Amino acid sequence: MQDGLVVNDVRVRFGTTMAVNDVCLELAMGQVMSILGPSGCGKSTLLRVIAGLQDLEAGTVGFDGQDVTRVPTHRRGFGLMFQDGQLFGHLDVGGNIAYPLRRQGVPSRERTARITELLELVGLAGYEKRSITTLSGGQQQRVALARALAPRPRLLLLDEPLSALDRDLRERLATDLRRILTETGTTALLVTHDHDEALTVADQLAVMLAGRIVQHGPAQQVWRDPRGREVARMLGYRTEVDARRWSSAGLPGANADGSVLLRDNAFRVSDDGTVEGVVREARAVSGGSALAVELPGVGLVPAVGDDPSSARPDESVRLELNPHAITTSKAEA
Ligand SMILES: Nc1ncnc2c1ncn2[C@@H]1O[C@H](COP(=O)(O)OP(=O)(O)OP(=O)(O)O)[C@@H](O)[C@H]1O
Repeated sequence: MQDGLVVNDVRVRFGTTMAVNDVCLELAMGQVMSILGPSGCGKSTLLRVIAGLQDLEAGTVGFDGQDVTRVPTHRRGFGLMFQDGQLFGHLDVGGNIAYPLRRQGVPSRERTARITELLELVGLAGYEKRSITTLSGGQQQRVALARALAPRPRLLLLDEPLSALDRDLRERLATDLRRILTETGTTALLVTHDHDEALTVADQLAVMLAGRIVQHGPAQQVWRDPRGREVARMLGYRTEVDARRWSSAGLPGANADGSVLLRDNAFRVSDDGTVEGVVREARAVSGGSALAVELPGVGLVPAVGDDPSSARPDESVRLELNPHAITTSKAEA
């Protein structure tokens, strides 16, 4: 068995629901993997199996060459962090981070030094004496991360750790989380339904649908080349266009049949654009405008404009295609 995490043919059933269906996964030491999937696909259940919090019907979980399937949670040496940090409200920040260290019998002076180091790492230097109740949601998640990292877990399991935060904060924390995991060389598995978060944080990406891992590999590879329509949708290709219509409008990149799948930035408004269409919807967004444009013979496609007033409904615009923001999917048999 290899060094890192090895999940082999794991199956979990709740009544007639097959929550986890013959899942196999491998994660090498020091790597970070995101499991990306929609609500109810079984990703939390899989994480709970790996943590030892969920009984399984079949399969094994191995770590560092050892079969840990029957090893109790507290003996696995894994760390856990959830959406709502589950901090102890009666302890201050330092007390929360000290908690797992006390349980490990780490002497007081070492504990203090480790808390200082961890608070620096998560961007909360000097917060030792702050009451948990006075912290913002983002700060609480930073403390939860520090607490999860305190005992130097062999594997860190993160279940939607940023989901409860608003978008800006989520983006910032995802970047910080990536840096922190890399700096500490932590092997980690993150479960999320947010493709941006999955990509920001991880080296490896596994896409889970209806209890199964349907595609996995280096994150950038899965991102560039999603297999099938459902995976593509999960990765943010939200618009589907018939491939023949696409090609007959002179647009490149489609196979003879099937569909072309587009991200929201598949087209950009540009005077030099090669196709022309009519704006049907326009919305100001932080980086400019988000449009729905009707292309003759193709249908509605998403586009972005450089500034919030780049186009208004019923105006004609020229669009330039971003070939990196499209993919294709074969016709269903
Ligand atoms: N304890 C349980 N008893 C019965 N059914 C359960 C239990 N836990 C999960 N399920 C079911 O198993 C399936 C997978 O649930 P799970 O929580 O793992 O999904 P998820 O992908 O993590 O979803 P979410 O992102 O909404 O948390 C769902 O259909 C869910 O209703």
